[in-house]
Amino acid sequence: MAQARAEELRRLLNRAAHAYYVLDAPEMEDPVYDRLYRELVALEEADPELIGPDSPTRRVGGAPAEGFTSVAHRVPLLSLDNAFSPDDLDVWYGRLLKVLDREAQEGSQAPALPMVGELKIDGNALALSYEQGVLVRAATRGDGERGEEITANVRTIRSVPLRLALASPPAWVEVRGEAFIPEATFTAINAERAERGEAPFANPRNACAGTLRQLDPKVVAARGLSFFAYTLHLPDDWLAGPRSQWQALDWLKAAGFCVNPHCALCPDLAAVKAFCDRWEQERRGLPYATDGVVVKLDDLRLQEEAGFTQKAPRWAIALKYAAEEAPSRLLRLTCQVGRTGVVTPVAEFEPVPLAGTSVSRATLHNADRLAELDLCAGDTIVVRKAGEIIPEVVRVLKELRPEGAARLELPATCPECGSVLVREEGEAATRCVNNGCPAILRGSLRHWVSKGALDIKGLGAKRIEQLVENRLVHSIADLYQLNAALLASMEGMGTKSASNLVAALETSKQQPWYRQLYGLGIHHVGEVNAKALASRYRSVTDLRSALDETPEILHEIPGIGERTIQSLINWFSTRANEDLVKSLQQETGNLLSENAQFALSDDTNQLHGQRPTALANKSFVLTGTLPTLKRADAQALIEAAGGRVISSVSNKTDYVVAGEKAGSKLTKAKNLGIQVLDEHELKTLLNET
Ligand SMILES: NC(=O)c1ccc[n+]([C@@H]2O[C@H](COP(=O)([O-])OP(=O)(O)OC[C@H]3O[C@@H](n4cnc5c(N)ncnc54)[C@H](O)[C@@H]3O)[C@@H](O)[C@H]2O)c1
Ligand SMILES: [Zn+2]
Repeated sequence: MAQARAEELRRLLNRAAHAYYVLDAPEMEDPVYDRLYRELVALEEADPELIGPDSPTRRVGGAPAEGFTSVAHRVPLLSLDNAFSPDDLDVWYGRLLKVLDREAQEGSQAPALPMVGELKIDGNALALSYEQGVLVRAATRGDGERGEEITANVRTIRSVPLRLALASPPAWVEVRGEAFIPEATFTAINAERAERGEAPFANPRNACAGTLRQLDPKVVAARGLSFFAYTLHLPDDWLAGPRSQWQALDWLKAAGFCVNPHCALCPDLAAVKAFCDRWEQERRGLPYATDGVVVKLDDLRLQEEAGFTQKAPRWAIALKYAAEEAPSRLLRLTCQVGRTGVVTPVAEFEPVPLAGTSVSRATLHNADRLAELDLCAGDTIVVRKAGEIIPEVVRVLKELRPEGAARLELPATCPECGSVLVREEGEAATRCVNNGCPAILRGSLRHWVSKGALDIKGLGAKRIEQLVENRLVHSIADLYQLNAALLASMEGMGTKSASNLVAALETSKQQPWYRQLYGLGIHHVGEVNAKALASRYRSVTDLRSALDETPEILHEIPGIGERTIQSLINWFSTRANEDLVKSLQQETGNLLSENAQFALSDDTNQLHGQRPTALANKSFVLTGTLPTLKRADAQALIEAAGGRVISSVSNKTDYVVAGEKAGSKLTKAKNLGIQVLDEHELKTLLNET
């Protein structure tokens, strides 16, 4: 089992390394490579018999590409060991102290060794050879021992000095550093390539590698490469040489190199960690890509003492930033039914750390995406979680697919209620259209009690599930029929929490009506739209009559467009929703309308203080041009007296104020027998109150 897996991993990693180092066309994301690599390292550590001569853990980089002369490096260019967390740094540091024989003595702390923190620029390592102060050769890292000679290309990089700025340079100097392409240049290069119909580079590092291997130096010159120097090698007998990495960086600067300005000399490991933390954030503001921080022991004598492992120095480590992508093994495919009935396939897999958390489930979006991924049972998948984004499955590593694995598809029936799932033409979503589906019910209950809606404490997902399962609740309205005795009989619910919950439900009725509207979970009616609608219509009844009579009037409300209006109409014309509204209104008293405190929003309450009540609940419609009052002024006066101005006439309208050129609204008012006022009559009415 372990042997087969190790072989599989070796094959996969070697192929990926070839694509990455030699072809400049990576097959997988770096974090994916890193994780598979670590899996192989773990297998090899557990059983050294598994280490094959072709294992990527024994090798640096890739073979020199054809088309260039291969040259031997005077000093080999190694790789770096990776750390992926502060804990890994501790382990590395502890090991280093041990190798240097400086472990903590009993009763005293471990000694602090100064270290240099450098940004890990995501480019390509270059080896520059100077003789008598003149650049004579530049080469890629290659396999660490031999690289490709690319001197002509490197000469075009402005930040690589062709002659060192030193009066009397050593006989030879070897400088290592990173060639890279700034992000902006990278974007421009890809835009150009797209215009010419060429495939874009995957990332700046690849663009840089591809450029360095151009056969025509003129093309390289046009690509705008830069170079940061970070390592210096001098002849052993050169006495004026630096004694620390920090001094080496100064030496490089004095010799005319560009050294990354964000290096820091850290007195101890705590300072190193602070440096890493800081750049994990600030790197996003840099004009070039970085993929971590390189930590190096400062003292060169100690570096020598610590030495090297197979392929990397013991005195340095690269801390890679939290991966946003990683591979994992698929355990099963499940389906989630949302409150709108949409069925989302979900991949459940072996937990992996991603962007700082452990992730074991990721969305597969919909049936199309599932088909596109071509997912089979037991597949190794690549999962992504970037920042706040919900984890998703980005790819399947088909090379690792078990033989004869079965293809995975969405089920034909709802996993919750068993009814046949429906996918309408032109729609990406597959839905359960059974209104009684417990999943839909649970979803709408969860939404109703959520923070932005009725904000009912004590009704978490588990409790809701319990209520639905025990058939105590069949709709949102049923929540308000629950009594403490019944609740207290439920598993895990005491008398105290039962009465608290009943009290919380009771107070929730006082929530502003826009929250209730939002809580209904109507498509396109989020918090903002709910607020806008609720500030125009005082209750669900007002809103409904506007929708029935003059839906186009809703366009006047900021943010409300055709989509929202259509969705509202659809929602209200569904039988089950109609029933829900009815029971919420009847059985619970004042739900779904503005309540006594005019609690539209906290701000308006503060603004108006106690509203006058004389014209409270009286609704006015303004139409036509009044002789002296502007429309806004008339509205202000009405509102100051406690009334409110709505835009459409219905049999609920109390007064219509009509001026010159009044149109259909006046006709409608007359037909409905609503009292019509002119400006004078309006003023009289306002003065009376
Ligand atoms: N995507 C793939 O398929 C694939 C394949 C192979 C390798 N890789 C990537 O390459 C990594 C391993 O490659 P590696 O051996 O080049 O090691 P590395 O990239 O982990 O570290 C060594 C390299 O870091 C660079 N570097 C940047 N700043 C530096 C600084 N201040 N000091 C020293 N070095 C600095 C140098 O180019 C150096 O060669 C893997 O972790 C993986 O992410 C990816
Ligand atoms: Zn269902």
